Amino acid sequence: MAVADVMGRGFRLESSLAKNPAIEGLDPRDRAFARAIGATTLRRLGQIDAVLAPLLKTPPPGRVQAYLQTAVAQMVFMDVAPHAAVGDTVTLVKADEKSEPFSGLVNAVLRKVAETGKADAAKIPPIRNFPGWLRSEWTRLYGKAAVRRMALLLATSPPLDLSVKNDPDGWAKKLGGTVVGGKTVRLDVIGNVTALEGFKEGEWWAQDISASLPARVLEQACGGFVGKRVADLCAAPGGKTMQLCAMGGDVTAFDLSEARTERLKRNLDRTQLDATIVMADLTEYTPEKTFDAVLLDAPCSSTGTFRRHPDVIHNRRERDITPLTRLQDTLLKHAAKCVSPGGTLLYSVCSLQEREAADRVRKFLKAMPDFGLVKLAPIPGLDLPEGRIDGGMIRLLPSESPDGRGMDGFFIAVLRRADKTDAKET
Ligand SMILES: C[S@@+](CC[C@H](N)C(=O)[O-])C[C@H]1O[C@@H](n2cnc3c(N)ncnc32)[C@H](O)[C@@H]1O
Repeated sequence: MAVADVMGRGFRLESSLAKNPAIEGLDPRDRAFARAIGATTLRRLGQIDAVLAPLLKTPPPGRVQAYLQTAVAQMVFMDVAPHAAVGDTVTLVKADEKSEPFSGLVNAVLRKVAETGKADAAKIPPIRNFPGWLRSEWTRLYGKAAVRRMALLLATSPPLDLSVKNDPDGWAKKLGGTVVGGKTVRLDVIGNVTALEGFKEGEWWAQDISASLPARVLEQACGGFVGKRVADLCAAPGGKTMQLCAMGGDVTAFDLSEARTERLKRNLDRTQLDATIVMADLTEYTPEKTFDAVLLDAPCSSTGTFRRHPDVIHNRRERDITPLTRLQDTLLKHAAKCVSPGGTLLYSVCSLQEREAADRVRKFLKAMPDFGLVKLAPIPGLDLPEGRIDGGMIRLLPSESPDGRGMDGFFIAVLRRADKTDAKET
């Protein structure tokens, strides 16, 4: 029960599907259908629960609730014939020892949903699919209209974005996509991404347009990377490392996780790009030599990635944010030690929570007087609404992508360390 694992145990949808032997044993078409049911359930959870609530006197155990939720997702949002969804779900519940006593309830509730579920769900605004704490925090920060637009993006599967080593226009043509934001190739891909032309040859890697911007912004702020020492802190699985290498930097990539560092190595091998890899805990370790440019893509709540990972909004809790901000502060402090005098430090997070974003940078600047924000120029090919680039900080909202089809929520700040001459002058 992958959805129950996401809701009850904080698992990622992909990993709980991958660990589920019943799903692994399916043929590729059925496996894709199971994945679609899980994702649709998480994309529509607020509406689904609102349909179920009046039909349940007391909330059933989590597993039973998950059976009900996935059945409603199929009937209401995936156009599965009600008799098939009800029949299959009741069979699954009866075969599950822990849930079997609830099979009569499940049958009765789903028969009612079959009658009125679609009409009931249509009355519930999609904004309710965001958990309440995110809805209110984002409304306060970005306004209701933006959150409504984000809710529409949550409801649909996102396009696939690729970063290419060279020639975005040529690859867009070859793969049947479009170029967005000047450099990213955007595709409507359903199915096996690794089978696409250019994957094996390492000509491109999957990377949301927003996730590709920190490396682009840092390159612009540094006037290029050629001949420069560049550190990618918190680098794995290496989307940004590959960009920094392709841009010509002498790159060292750091990460704590062995498994993720292995993925980073495989990605660099496939794309035939070269970086020095260091596995280290950056809350403790400081490299001996400093760098001209340092990119810290810090661990965060990832709430900005809800289009691609609808599980994040359900398995993150408001109480998770404060411990993350402590880790971000510590990593920023250590990152600062890696920056050469006159060098540049970029901080980014794929979070929509301001506490993980501008608040961290303001706190850092108070404690580190030799760093200041770099005034940022517009990003070529990306027309952001006014105010989104604010001095040295950029806020990217999912609802403000160049083609209206969404992008990850991201935050970027660029800071420069004073060099020795600056210190003498002041
Ligand atoms: C947001 S992800 C990085 C994504 C990566 N920059 C990319 O573009 O592919 C954060 C990374 O930070 C790493 N990490 C978390 N805590 C760390 C620490 N204390 N020291 C080093 N790396 C850490 C995680 O293993 C994870 O790979």
